[in-house]
Amino acid sequence: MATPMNVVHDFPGAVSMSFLRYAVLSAVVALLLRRVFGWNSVTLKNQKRKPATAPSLIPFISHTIAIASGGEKLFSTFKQYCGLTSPIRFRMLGQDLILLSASDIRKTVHNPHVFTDNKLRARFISNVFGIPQAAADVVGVDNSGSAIRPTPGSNVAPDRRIVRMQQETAFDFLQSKDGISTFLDKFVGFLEQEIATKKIGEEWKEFDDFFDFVRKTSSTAVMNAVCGPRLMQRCPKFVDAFWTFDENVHLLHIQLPKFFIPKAYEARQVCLDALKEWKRNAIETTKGNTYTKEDRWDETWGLQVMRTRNGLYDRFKEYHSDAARAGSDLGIVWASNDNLIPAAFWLVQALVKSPELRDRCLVEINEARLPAVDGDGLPRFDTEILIKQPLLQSAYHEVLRTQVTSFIARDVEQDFVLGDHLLPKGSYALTVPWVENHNKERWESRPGATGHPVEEFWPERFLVPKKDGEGAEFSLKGLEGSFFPFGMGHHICPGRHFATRAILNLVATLVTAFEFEPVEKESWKDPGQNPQTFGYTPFRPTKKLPFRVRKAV
Ligand code: HEM
Repeated sequence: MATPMNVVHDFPGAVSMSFLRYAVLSAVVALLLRRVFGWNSVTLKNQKRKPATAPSLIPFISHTIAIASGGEKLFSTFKQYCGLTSPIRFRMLGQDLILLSASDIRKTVHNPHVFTDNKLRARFISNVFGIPQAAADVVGVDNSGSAIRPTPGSNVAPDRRIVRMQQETAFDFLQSKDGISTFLDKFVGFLEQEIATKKIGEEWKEFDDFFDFVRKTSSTAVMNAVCGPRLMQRCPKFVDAFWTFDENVHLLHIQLPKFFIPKAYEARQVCLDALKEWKRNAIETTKGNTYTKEDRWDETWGLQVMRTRNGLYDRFKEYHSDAARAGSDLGIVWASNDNLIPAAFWLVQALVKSPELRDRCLVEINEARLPAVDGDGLPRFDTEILIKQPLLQSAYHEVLRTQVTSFIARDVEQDFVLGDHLLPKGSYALTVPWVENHNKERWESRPGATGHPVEEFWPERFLVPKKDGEGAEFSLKGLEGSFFPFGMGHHICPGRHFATRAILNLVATLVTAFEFEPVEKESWKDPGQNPQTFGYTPFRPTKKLPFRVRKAV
């Protein structure tokens, strides 16, 4: 049979006609095949190779252990791939993991029918928040995505689209102007109450750990804002239990039995029991009440979103149990604290540790200061001015760059061609923003970055010279698609606007209201980065940071 190639060689004079006929014919056939069978993508897939395999000591076993055990092992496994430019495959027992670089992430988040997260999410909420299996499965089988229109190919009934409904309740509230300002007002109010309970006066008062101080003060304020004050009035140990639970999230996720981590299970139970009681009380005391869209917060339910979520779960019989609802509420409490609180800590500690940085930030903070009103002497700020201050913004983003570790993970539902590679169906695609945030080439080439290695916390990293040459301004230019501490696409963090405002407000309040002084300068010099919960929450310091504090004069 004459193939196009030997036609060309045997009859040189007839080349152009035969070739043309062949070209037209094959184009038509290719088009038909592509329409009917998707032939083109099959051929493409056959020509692609799977991503290179990351080296390992014992095939399958080493990667499985390193990745499943989390913490230091997981951190040092991924740390080697800062600067990654093409996907790399980790062979694991059961499922391959493909580590993607920033340049690939857009294709994953914008192809939600290929890169799904419903099964991952179901596993997470069941293992970590203790949501009963039947309730977690409602999420697990919902492959319709979070957009208004269901993802192509999904056949989930409209009234079973729980992922979309959950997202709608959270995003409608947390991304609206009124939702953000309600949340922020409540947070600031509760923060002031918390500060007042510390009874810090003009005499120096010593505390043994700055991380613990910031964490307790600010998370109590966030939790009161989210759930209203009754949760913690009824269960004063909620905050401590919550942070013990949070430190073990990675171990709960891999279902390490209770025998190995009894404290984690006990702490989670304290939180779940408290949330069950809180909800029973909320339902009981507000029976018969009518709420309007304008009722964005009340003492019993806290944020409107807590109430609307409860209404949403009425529609799913699998969520009628107290356990399912408490698990889901724990999810919201966790999402609103796990990143925000440690990030806030890292920013305040940077200012406490460096009087020079603090003084420069104070100039910006004072520009946002509001006139004193009720004689309590507490400083208050216009947050919309605070969030526009260049050095503060830059230092805050540098904290996000260096300390946030949350992964962006998706299941690969269909074979997918990504550049020269084939991502096989059944694998697990992972982007590790922290790895991207330590790409030398990208970060050391920022304006003025010479002499500021990527590992260094350099508060000016996000500043660029102003066009008129007068001073510097905050800028994310050139980092689009490569710096995404809040994720990207449909699942981008809906709490990001609140988080930024709450963190800058907290920092401004603390450094203006008080004078802090490190006590053991050595531990403050390098607080370390504990990677225990790498992939889930920001680093924590490895050392206690003793300090003294007094009211600012
Ligand atoms: C510095 C603070 C924060 C950081 C760095 C952060 C980061 C993230 C990241 C990386 C994701 C995952 C995105 C993805 O998978 O594509 C996420 C999701 C989420 N965050 Fe945040 N977050 C912060 C604060 C908050 C706060 C304060 C809230 C709530 C009040 C919140 C609520 C959520 C929710 C509900 C989701 C799930 C969204 C979805 O899957 O549709 N976050 N966040």
